[in-house]
Amino acid sequence: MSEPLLVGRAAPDPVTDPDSRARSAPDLITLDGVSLWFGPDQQIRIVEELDLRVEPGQWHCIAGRSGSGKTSLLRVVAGLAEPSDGRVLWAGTSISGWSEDRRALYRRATIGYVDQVSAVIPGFSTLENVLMPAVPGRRAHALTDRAANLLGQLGLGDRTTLRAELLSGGERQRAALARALLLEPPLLVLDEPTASQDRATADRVIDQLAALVDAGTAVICASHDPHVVAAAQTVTRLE
Ligand SMILES: Nc1ncnc2c1ncn2[C@@H]1O[C@H](COP(=O)(O)OP(=O)(O)OP(=O)(O)O)[C@@H](O)[C@H]1O
Repeated sequence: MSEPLLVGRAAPDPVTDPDSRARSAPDLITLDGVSLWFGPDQQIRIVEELDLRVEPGQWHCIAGRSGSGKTSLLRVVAGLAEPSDGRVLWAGTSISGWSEDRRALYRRATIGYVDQVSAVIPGFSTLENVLMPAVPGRRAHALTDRAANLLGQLGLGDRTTLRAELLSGGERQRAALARALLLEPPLLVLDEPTASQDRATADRVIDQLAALVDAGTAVICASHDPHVVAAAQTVTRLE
């Protein structure tokens, strides 16, 4: 796990070509006065008028107690949920009004998302699970070496042929990270990336993420882990 993971790329231009790799926008993600409220009378108010900008080579951590809204905010960042108020911009363009298909296309080209569940597809090997973003028909064969390298760098080199449902929770989380990295996304959105790891493994994951950030990848993560919070350059603390 000592070698840096393969580097990310610049964000695509969402207007002209959702699948392009143009380095056209300074900020990968902008939150503009984002609020998140839940409940029938919006009485659960978890984020109020948050402004945030994340650019290539920046690691931003969302910290806060359990239930403070970290996961909900990451889902908004990734375009998987709508803010109650405010705007989310991807590469400078507001995504409100985008169709699910358009969001999915852009997300696929731009965002490596790892949620807290880190689900794997049972019946497929760990390597096949990591290759899933390359399916259907897209470079799965050509990306096999990269997938295997990523697994090796994340300490799973001896688990490539194991059925993924047999992985431990921490191994599954690292396999999900490898899967998110397969297509070299310019932005990683990671929900508690070290939560299921022992301290030494967590610190190695942090080192790998720091190397990616040094190479230009942006990271937005939610975390309770003080080592992750310390590694990030900027932090939002939810109350
Ligand atoms: N759709 C929803 N409707 C009502 N309440 C919700 C909804 N989604 C989330 N919540 C509530 O919003 C709060 C924030 O949840 P969230 O999962 O974002 O917190 P978190 O900071 O990620 O927590 P943890 O660290 O435990 O994972 C919680 O109290 C949760 O129950």
